[in-house]
Amino acid sequence: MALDPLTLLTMTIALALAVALYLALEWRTVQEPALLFWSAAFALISIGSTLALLRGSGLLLVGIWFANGLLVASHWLFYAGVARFTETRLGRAWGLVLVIWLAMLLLPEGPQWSKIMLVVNSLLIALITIRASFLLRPRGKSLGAGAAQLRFVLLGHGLFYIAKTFPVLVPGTLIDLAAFRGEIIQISLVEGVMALMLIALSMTGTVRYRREKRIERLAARDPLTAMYNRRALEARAPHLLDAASCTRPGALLLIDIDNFKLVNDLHGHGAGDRLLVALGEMIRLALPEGALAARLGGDEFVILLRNTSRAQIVELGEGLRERFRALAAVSFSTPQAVTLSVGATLFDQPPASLAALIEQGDVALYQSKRDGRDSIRLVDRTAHAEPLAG
Ligand SMILES: Nc1nc2c(ncn2[C@@H]2O[C@H](COP(=O)(O)OP(=O)(O)OP(=O)(O)O)[C@@H](O)[C@H]2O)c(=O)[nH]1
Repeated sequence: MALDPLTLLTMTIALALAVALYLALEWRTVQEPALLFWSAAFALISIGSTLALLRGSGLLLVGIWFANGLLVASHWLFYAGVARFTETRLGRAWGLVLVIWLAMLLLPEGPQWSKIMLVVNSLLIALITIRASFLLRPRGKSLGAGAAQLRFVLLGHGLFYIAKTFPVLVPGTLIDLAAFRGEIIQISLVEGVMALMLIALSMTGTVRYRREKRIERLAARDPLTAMYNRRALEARAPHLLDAASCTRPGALLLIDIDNFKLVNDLHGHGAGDRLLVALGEMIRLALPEGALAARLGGDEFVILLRNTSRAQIVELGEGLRERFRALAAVSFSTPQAVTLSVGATLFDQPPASLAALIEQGDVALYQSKRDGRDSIRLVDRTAHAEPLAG
C-alpha cells in the first residue's frame, strides 16, 4: 500500500509531537539541557508539518517557504542540542543559517523556485546535520554507545539530504511544492518519518547512557573526599591483588587518623570534614602509578600498591604521616596530637580476598595504636620476610 504525501505528513506531525513531548518528559527526569533543544526541534517539525498542510489551501508563503524554513530551524536546534551535549561552543557563523532561511521567505513561487528552495534547504540541513554528527565523533573519552548511534543516524540523515539535491538538479524532474507532488517529496517524507524515530531513539539512548555512567561514577565515590568507596575498591582490587608474585609483591596500607574525635568535638564536624578532605588529597597526590586508594569509612583510608617493596611502603607511609602531622598541628589545636597511624602488609601471593587483607592490615594498625600512635607498622608476609619494622 503506497502512502500518499498527505497521510505521510499527518504521520510526521503526530510522530514529531509525540517525540517532542517524550523528550520534554525525559528532560524532567534526566535534567540534560540538550533534551530541551531536541524537544523544541521536534516541536518545530510538528508545527512546520502542520503549516505545510496549508499549501493545499493556497497559502504558499506560510505553507511552503515558512514551513520548509522551520525544518532548517529544527535541524539547527538538533545541532545546538548536540553542541550542548558535547560542551562545544556554537560559532557565530551558525547564526547565518537562520539569515539564509529568512532570505528564502522572499522567493517567488513557481516550479523553478521550488527546485532552488529544495536545493538550498537540503544543503543547509545536510551541513547542519553532518556538522552535528562530527561533534559526536569520539574524542579522548568516549561519549558512549548511544552517541555513536546518534552520530551515524545524523550522518546518514545529512548524506540523504545531499543525495536529495542530485535528482532535483536533473532537468525535467517534477517538483511541485505547491501541489505537493513528485517522487522526491514522497521519498523525503518517508525518510523523514524514519529519521524521526531513529534520531529520537538514539537521542534518548545517548542521554541515558551518560546518565547511567554518571550514576555509576557517583555510586563508586565517597561523597566527601571523592575517593573510591569500599564497594568500588572491592570491584577494582582483584586485578591488582592477583598480580602479586614473588618478584612483584603487593601491599596494603591501612591509614587511620589518631584522635580525630577531638577535632570534631573541639572544632566542629565541618573542621573534621575539611581534615578528611585534606588527607584524601594528600593520599591522591602521593599515590604511585597503578596504585588504588579508597576511603573505607569514618577516618579510615586504604592504599593498595602493586610491584612494591618494604622501602617504598615505609617511604610512602612516613611521608604521609609527617605531612599530615604538620598540617593538623597548624590547623587545629588539640590536647593530644592529631596524627596518622598506618598498618601495612606486604604480600607475594594473591590474598584470599580484599577483606582478609584488610584484616591483616588491621592487626598492624592496632599495633601502631597500641604503641602510642603516630607511626607505621609493617607486617611482611612474603617468603623472604624480615622481622617487623617500626
Ligand atoms: N567530621 C567527620 N567525622 C566523622 C565522619 N565519619 C566519622 N566521623 C567521626 O570520626 C570519629 C572516628 O572515631 P575514632 O577513630 O574512634 O576516633 P579517634 O579519636 O580517631 O580515635 P583513635 O583512632 O583511637 O585515635 C568519630 O568521632 C566519628 O563521629 C565524617 O564523615 N566527618
